[in-house]
Amino acid sequence: MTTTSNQHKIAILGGGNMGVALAKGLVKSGKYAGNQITITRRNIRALQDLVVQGFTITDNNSQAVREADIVVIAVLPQQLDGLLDSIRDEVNAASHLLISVVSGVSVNDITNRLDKQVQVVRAMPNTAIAIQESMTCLASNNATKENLALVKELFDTVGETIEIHEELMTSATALCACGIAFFLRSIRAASQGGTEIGFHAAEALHMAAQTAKGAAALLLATGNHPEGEIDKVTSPKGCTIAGLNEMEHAGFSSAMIKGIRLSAIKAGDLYVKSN
Ligand SMILES: NC(=O)C1=CN([C@@H]2O[C@H](COP(=O)(O)OP(=O)(O)OC[C@H]3O[C@@H](n4cnc5c(N)ncnc54)[C@H](OP(=O)(O)O)[C@@H]3O)[C@@H](O)[C@H]2O)C=CC1
Ligand SMILES: O=C(O)[C@@H]1CCC=N1
Repeated sequence: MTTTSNQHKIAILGGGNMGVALAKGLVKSGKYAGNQITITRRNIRALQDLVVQGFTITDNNSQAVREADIVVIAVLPQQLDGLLDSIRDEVNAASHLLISVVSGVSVNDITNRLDKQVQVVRAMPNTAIAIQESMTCLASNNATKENLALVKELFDTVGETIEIHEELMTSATALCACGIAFFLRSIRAASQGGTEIGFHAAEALHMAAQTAKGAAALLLATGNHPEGEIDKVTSPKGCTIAGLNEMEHAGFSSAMIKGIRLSAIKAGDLYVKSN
């Protein structure tokens, strides 16, 4: 495939949280139209709202694969083998490009299950894909440079992309895909603190979220190290260092590090091959 990605027909197999967020993000980017994208799931009633946005919805994976050239696999790891078994006859190694967002499943796992040397690119986005702010990690051991570039172009429309070695995909899952939940929980915790010191819940949440956005934007815009930016906030004998040290005594950094390590281990164990 050498043409640009927005000329392709895309089938997203598994219209759950990630599949739908991807579909919406692609259309929101303005580079894809709803009518280029088919979304499947077994309970298609849950996708009914998407029809008005121009998406095709169906529970027929085989037909969706037949009519697409880019096939995104977005089911849970424990649902993968059943799905692959059901589309095996439709997958054409010469004409299809597979993109898998399934955590803990390697390119080889997919080609072995399909028993076809189809090109597979693994993509690990996060849910900010719905607003074009994903950090998406990409890896493949069998896709051509052109097809990797095609997938990069597709995910570049919905955030930032980085190409990594496939063995780091489980780490990327923990840091970026699970990571968004870790940062969301810290914002929630900050807002709870904010309410305890005088703000209504909604305003505390808004203030905490904008503060977190500012912190991330500072690092991305300047390239500065977080500790350098923290040093600018912590006045001697001041209230910031008092709060920060209290958090560290309670294990703040350690909790984040341990959580990310456990997530990465778990991400590597999510897929158990079925017979
Ligand atoms: N959520 C996230 O933030 C991220 C998730 N991922 C990965 O993306 C994948 C999907 O996760 P997520 O969206 O959260 O999970 P969901 O459970 O929300 O979505 C999975 C979807 O797959 C559908 N499905 C299951 N079996 C089939 C089938 N045979 N044919 C068609 N559709 C099917 C389910 O619907 P139904 O039961 O109606 O068929 C469901 O809607 C996972 O592998 C996860 O590891 C990766 C990065 C981030
Ligand atoms: O929690 C999970 O297993 C999935 C993978 C990454 C984000 N959600």
